[in-house]
Parts: sequence; structure tokens; C-alpha cells
Amino acid sequence: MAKSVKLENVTKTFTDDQGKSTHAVDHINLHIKEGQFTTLLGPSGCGKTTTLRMIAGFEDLSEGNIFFGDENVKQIPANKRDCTMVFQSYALFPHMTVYDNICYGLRLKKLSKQEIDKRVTPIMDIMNLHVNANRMPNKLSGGQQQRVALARALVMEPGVLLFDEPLSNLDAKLRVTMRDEIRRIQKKLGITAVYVTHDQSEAMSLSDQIVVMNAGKIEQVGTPMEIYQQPTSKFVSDFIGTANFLDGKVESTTNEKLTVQTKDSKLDVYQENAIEFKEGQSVSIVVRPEAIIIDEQGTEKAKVTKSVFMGHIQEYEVDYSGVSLYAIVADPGGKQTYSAGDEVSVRFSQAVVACSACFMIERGGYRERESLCLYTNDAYFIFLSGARS
Ligand SMILES: Nc1ncnc2c1ncn2[C@@H]1O[C@H](COP(=O)(O)OP(=O)(O)OP(=O)(O)O)[C@@H](O)[C@H]1O
Repeated sequence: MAKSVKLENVTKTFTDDQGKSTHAVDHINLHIKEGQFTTLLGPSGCGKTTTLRMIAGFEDLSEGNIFFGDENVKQIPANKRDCTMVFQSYALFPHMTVYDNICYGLRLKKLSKQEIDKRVTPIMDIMNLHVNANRMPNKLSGGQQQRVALARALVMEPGVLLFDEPLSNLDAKLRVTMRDEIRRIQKKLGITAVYVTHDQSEAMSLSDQIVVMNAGKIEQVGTPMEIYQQPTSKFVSDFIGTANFLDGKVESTTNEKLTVQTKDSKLDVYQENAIEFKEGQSVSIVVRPEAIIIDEQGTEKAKVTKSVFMGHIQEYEVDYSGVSLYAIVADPGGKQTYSAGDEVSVRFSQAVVACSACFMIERGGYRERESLCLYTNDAYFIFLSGARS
């Protein structure tokens, strides 16, 4: 039965031979609901794998507690915990057939042949593995081997299923197929899943909840949309998706907007708590590439420095007051395109609401937040209002 997972003040400190300590995981707290798909995402060395290994019981905790449901599993060894791990390297037994690999854990549990068949057959059905049942792992492709590894984990019916970068050895196309398959099966069986990756698109497409980690700490927890649209730190806004940064100083504020003086322009930014900013305060405006619109309605002058047709999108780099901005235009077919060297006008939203260049879009009579946010240089972060007004 699917179990929730709770991490309470979890810390892992490694000490090397010289006595130097590294906080691989630094006092993290996290709640994963039962049946939820949670991804630990972050740059190399941020502590994702160590966190996963502590959940699995492969690594002792230096501090804190881990609960599966109501049970504190801190003292429970890995082989007695109600979880299974799918590894990057598949970790199949090379001398066993596919069927025997999948049954291995159940045989260790001394289940009867009937009981084993009852569990294994539906999983092999779901994963389309019957045709390979009697083959040896080395006769299978990487994708097929990973499917066997997943089936072997699923038949154990674990309370928590753990994935350690399971798709990184597969080619790009197969990765997409396999991640869709993992998500479909996880949803169908209602399993609690914790998945480690440094691949954003994998995290975005698989997860109910993304945990962004940085230097052993949790930067933000949220749905893929929250993480992308409402990042709570510069690190998250930069790490997830692509972000352009425009630095400036707050010139004035009202209840609903702030006017920011950037190097050469004044930009109005609509924000619920605009009034909390102070005049003269240094801020950076974070603009997502899709929020930059290049057309004749734009009021800001820029020069195209790079233009690349990618089929489904056109990518641009534009020089805007000495700042290089990365912009994308979706579905460029039939739209006017620009080339390097072209002088263009840009704006930063789908519709200009009140003034020269604001960052709200207007739909159906109310304003929605555009993919843009603000944080101040002392890291106090405030994002644009998503509320209707
Ligand atoms: N057994 C160990 N002994 C000493 N330091 C370790 C050990 N395992 C991990 N670390 C250190 O702990 C930190 C976190 O490592 P971890 O493998 O958890 O990061 P990660 O986010 O999973 O990275 P990657 O994406 O590269 O796998 C790193 O600085 C790493 O060097």
C-alpha cells in the first residue's frame, strides 16, 4: 500500500580522511503525500542522491528522522524498509532470464509459485514484457532492460518507489517514451514515487511535486507550474527554464505597480504587493523568454544578435540596452521573422495594459500574471501577482 514519506530535519554530514566535513544534506524538511510523484531536482552535488539513499536506508542519517506513514524508519535497515529502488544502471542479474529477474524479490520472500504468477503477470502485461520473458538481459536494449528493472521493483508492491536517475543511460527519444510510461504506471497503481534527476524536462513532465535543491538545502517545493511561474529565489528562477535578468532601481510604487528604472528605460511592473518595495531599492526583473514579444507594437528598442529557426520555435538573442536577452517565439511559421542585425521593437507581455512596457496579460477582462517575477538584490523575493484584478 502506498505510504507517505516525511523528512524531519534530515542531515547528512560526510567527513573525509583529513577530518573535513561536508554537509551533503543540510537540515531538510519535506512531506510527500501517499500516491504522489515527487522529484528531487538540482545541480550536480546538491544532495539529491544522498537524500534518496537515506530514504532507502542505504545511508545513515547524521541528524533527523524519516517516516513512512506514521512509522519512523530511521533504525530500519534497507532490506526491511517498505521501499524499492530503480537504479540508473538497471542492476539486473546477468545470469537470470527476464522472468527470473522480475520474480527474484518475491522468491526471496518465499511466496508460492501461484502467488508470484498472480503478481508478476499483470505487471508484465502492463509493461509489455511477456515476449522477452525467457531472454537474458544482455539480449535486451537499454530501454527494455530498464523496463525489466521497473517491473522487478513494481512486483514488490512497495509502499514507496525510489528512482535514481533511471533514464540517464537511454537516448533522448527513449527517455521521453519511458518517462511517459513510468508516469502512466505510477498513476495507474497509485504508488508513492520519489525520483532523482537533474533533467528539468523530466521533472516537469513527471511530477506532482518538484523539490529544488541547492547546496544540501531545499530551495523550493511546488508543482511544476509553481516552480516555473512563481520561483521564490534567483537560484530557482535561473535553474528552472531560462531567465533573463534586468537590473534596475525602484523609482516609484503604488498599490498595484512599481516603476523600475533600468539602464535606459522605465518599466512598469504590476505586482500585488508593489507598495512593499522602497523607492531607490535595487531590484532585478526576471523575464522568461516567452514573455518577450518582438513586434511593431513594442516600445523598447533592441537589436537582434542571433536568430535560429528550430521548427516549433524561433530563438532570438537581442541586445537590449547592452543586456543580452534570450527570447522565443512559439509556432513561428507564418509569423514575421527577424535576422541578426535587425533593429526591432520589443515588449514584455502579450498585451500592453496601461503603460509603455508592463508585464501583465489581459484575458477575459482580468489580468493574469505573466511569466515574470521580481526579486531584490538582497535576495528578498517577491513575485508578480497571479491574482485577478
Ligand atoms: N560517500 C561520500 N563521501 C563523501 N562525500 C560524499 C559522499 N557521497 C556524496 N558526497 C558529497 O555530498 C554532496 C552531495 O552529493 P550527492 O551525490 O548527494 O549529490 P547529487 O545532487 O546527487 O549529485 P549528482 O547529480 O552529481 O549525482 C557532494 O558534495 C558529494 O561530493
